[in-house]
Amino acid sequence: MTKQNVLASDTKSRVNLAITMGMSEQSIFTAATAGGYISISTPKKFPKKYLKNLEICREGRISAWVDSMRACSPTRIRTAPPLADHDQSSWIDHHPSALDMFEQIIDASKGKQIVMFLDYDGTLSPIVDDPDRAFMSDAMRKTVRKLAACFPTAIVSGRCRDKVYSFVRLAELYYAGSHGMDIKGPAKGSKYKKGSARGVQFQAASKFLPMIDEVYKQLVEKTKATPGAQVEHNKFCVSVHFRRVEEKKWNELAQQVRSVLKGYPKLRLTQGRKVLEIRPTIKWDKGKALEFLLESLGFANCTDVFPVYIGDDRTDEDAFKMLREKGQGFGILVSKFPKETSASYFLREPDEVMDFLKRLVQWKRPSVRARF
Ligand SMILES: O=P(O)(O)OC[C@H]1O[C@H](O[C@H]2O[C@H](CO)[C@@H](O)[C@H](O)[C@H]2O)[C@H](O)[C@@H](O)[C@@H]1O
Repeated sequence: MTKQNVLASDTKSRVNLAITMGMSEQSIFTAATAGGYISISTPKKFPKKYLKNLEICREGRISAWVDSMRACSPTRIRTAPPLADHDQSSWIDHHPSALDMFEQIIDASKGKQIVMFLDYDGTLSPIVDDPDRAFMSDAMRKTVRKLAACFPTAIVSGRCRDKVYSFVRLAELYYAGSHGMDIKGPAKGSKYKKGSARGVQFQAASKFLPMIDEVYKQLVEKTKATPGAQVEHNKFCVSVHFRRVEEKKWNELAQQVRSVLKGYPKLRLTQGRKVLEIRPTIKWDKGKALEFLLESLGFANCTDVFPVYIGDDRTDEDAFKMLREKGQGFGILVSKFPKETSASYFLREPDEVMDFLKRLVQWKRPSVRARF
């Protein structure tokens, strides 16, 4: 074994490294808390190419794909040994609960325009087995409606924009679907929008549409032999779900996905919660979408804006990182477990997200309190 130091600010490298090695998310956390640099043991033969980014290496061994799929699996996290108390408290010291820190958060935002960015699955709706039934509760919808009356609010999702809209059903919001590659603002414009009155609309990967259609069809065909596999067309990207696939079949599924991807060097593979995500290689992600939306709202180069991004997924890390780089606002990770993250705070689950959003509304409009 050799020791390898990885710069702590390079989240993607660290997570990818750990995942490719099949480390649990808890081990990632433990490794990441060792000061400005992390120091982890890596096998001598560990290929350097895996250090590059968060993606699953398309040419990598199938066993590395499966390790990566396991590492992001909640089952694995549940069976991992509990964190030592000092590790847990050290993580919470660095990422306190956004509910516990509410007053401090409000103080930091004073005099600035709060802009809200919300991921959908796992943030506004609980994770469920069937992606077509990930409904948002009426209470959450009511809360988000009130939130949007107080602050500009956007939903940023890996799902196709129409699908996420069909779950949220609030016309007054901004929506960024397909991991931010498909952005649209409210039909009637927004009372918050400074500058141009034109509606916001942007598609970063239009030319990939025919390719994505093709790949979707091939993936449906290839994976139909694997019970439980589900392919979801997210317009500019495709999700291959393995939540309902038996673990002993993950290898087979990985082979099927790889055989399709082989013919498409312009597509890359990332992963979320029990899902493989196929998307264009363009430099666009949820972080870029956040930046685009801030600009569209007239907040480019503004010092008086305070963006808050809430998300649970690895793809949300791009947005957390963007906020850190901009030195504006902050990210909130939704997770029950300590995880390596660029977010500043955490909330455990969608119910806590709803409590946090309600408190924001009540702070902005004290008269709303009685009506929640
Ligand atoms: O960016 P998000 O809004 O969080 O979307 C990411 C993916 O979310 C959905 O999949 C996840 O939620 C499903 C429903 O709870 C769950 O069954 C699945 O295992 C999760 O990965 C969505 O179906 C994907 O297309 C999104 O990419």
